[in-house]
Amino acid sequence: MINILTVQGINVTYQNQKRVLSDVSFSLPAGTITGIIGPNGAGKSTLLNAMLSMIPHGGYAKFNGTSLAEIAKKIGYVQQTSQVDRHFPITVAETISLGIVPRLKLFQRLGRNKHQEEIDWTLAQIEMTEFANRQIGQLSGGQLQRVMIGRCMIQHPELILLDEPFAGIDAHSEATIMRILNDLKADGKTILMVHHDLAKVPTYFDNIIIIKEKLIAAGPTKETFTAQNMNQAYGLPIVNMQGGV
Ligand SMILES: Nc1ncnc2c1ncn2[C@@H]1O[C@H](COP(=O)(O)OP(=O)(O)OP(=O)(O)O)[C@@H](O)[C@H]1O
Repeated sequence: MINILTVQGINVTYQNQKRVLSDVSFSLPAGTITGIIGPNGAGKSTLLNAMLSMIPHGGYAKFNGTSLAEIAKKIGYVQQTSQVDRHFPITVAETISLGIVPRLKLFQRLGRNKHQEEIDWTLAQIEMTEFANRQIGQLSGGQLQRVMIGRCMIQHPELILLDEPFAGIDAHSEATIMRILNDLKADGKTILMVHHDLAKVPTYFDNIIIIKEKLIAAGPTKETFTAQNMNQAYGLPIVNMQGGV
């Protein structure tokens, strides 16, 4: 398979502090789901932020040969829901509709019917049809995460980056989101997400990136999710890797 995402030599040092990421490089094929794993403070969120050029960094991330910053409209980024301003007065349907904006040219609009059709379809996909007019401040964590996935889907991104989408959500929301991500993968989209639950690694991911300030290992899950690599990252003797930890 041809690699479509290339991350080369990413370094990050926050102001006046020691280096948080050192020389992280990997590449990934299109149409796959990849998990970024590593202990707390390993630099997983920092890696996504550096790839998106949201923080000062060395090195680069390119998708199909172009830096991510230059093709921002083709990239869906689902940040941690803890970063979402729940007090902002906006409904579920309005939030999803914001995802259409990057697809449009200046002052362009989708026809009213087309716009509504896409929102209705997305609401159905995330199983939130009956919540369309609810304020986002009145949703559970899992519902809010599904809305954020909906806003990302409707953008039609080629590359999707998610920061801990399953943090603090219920099993039903997690299963719904995983179904959507697998559909997007089947459609050729490339998906990269920060993930914590090691037990799910063998079933969820085609590839994993293991980091702890530097790259410990990257590659297909079967070859990379090994006791030795996990021990290096987490400092624990973790057994029964492929069957769940
Ligand atoms: N804005 C910032 N300024 C200074 N240091 C930061 C900043 N953001 C993160 N850090 C530090 O950088 C390191 C990596 O943080 P990061 O959030 O990327 O780790 P993580 O692997 O995503 O952690 P977790 O699993 O706990 O979410 C940590 O030591 C953290 O304290």
